[in-house]
Amino acid sequence: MKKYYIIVNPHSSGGKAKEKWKVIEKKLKELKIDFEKVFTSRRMHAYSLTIEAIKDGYKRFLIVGGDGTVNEVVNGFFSQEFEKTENLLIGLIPTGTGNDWGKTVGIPVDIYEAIDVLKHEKVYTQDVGFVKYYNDEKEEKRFFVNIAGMFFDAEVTRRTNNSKDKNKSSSFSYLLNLLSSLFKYTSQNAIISYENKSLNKKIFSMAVGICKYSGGGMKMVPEAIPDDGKLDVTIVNDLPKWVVVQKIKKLFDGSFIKEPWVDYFRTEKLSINSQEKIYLEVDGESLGHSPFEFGIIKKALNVLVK
Ligand SMILES: Nc1ncnc2c1ncn2[C@@H]1O[C@H](COP(=O)(O)OP(=O)(O)OP(=O)(O)O)[C@@H](O)[C@H]1O
Repeated sequence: MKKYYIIVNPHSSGGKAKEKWKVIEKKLKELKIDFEKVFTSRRMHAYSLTIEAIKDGYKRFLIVGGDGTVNEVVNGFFSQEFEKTENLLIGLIPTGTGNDWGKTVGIPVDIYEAIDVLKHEKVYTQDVGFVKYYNDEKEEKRFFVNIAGMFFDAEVTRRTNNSKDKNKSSSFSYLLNLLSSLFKYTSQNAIISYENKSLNKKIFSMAVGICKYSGGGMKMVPEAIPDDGKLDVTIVNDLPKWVVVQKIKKLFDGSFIKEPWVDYFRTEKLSINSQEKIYLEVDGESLGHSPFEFGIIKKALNVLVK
């Protein structure tokens, strides 16, 4: 068996990853890194490949792709019973569009620097979030390493993913879709319950984070600490749309959470109920709808970092 099991998503970054892989493969061979490689050919393929590889005895996974591929592999880790997750390891050579997860935990965006990480094998162990949600009438569960977004954020992500599927995307896609859908979107009512508290609010957007960044570099959950055992929650309450445009810079540096229309708190568990369906994205992947139940597994994922 080889040392690393590498999963390459050739579709990441609108298909640009295919060319990037050639460069990465050359460099890995130069460094005499021992690996087996497989390309994904469809959505959730990385998930089933991961489970099969763990069954075969692999413990070290390297992803060449974006946050969506990382999410599928992590869901493979936590959905199998062949190996304890504490013995598994994940690394990333980012070839995605947003590459938001690695910004918090310390994975270089530059592919050469990301390959250098393999030389030192420094490991950081972070928390893993999970959310129970619905797909039509069926309850489903998804683990996440970065951020889960709902309300306006899920709508912008859905539009961004549609343009990704047509290979029309860039790191600015989220921002462009945010601006173009802003005036069409209406805030929704929901009941948020956590730690014996209950908030009944009209919400514009919401994020539940293990890490800080989403949307291609926006600090949506600016105070998140990935190994503190807590979910950080940002709620943007209903507000005039022109305020969003006016404060857009504050989304990038995270200072928007100090505004009076934002609630920010930490919790281990959270549930969201609503009359209307509220949509969900997790690590940039568009999923189902409310009701939602969030939880966390403390210090559960070993990550190769710089
Ligand atoms: N061969 C393939 N063809 C089409 N889609 C694929 C293929 N392999 C994987 N996918 C899907 O591509 C989607 C996007 O992948 P990924 O998140 O890795 O890249 P990205 O969207 O460019 O990056 P980021 O999430 O960091 O912005 C995932 O939903 C994944 O399941």
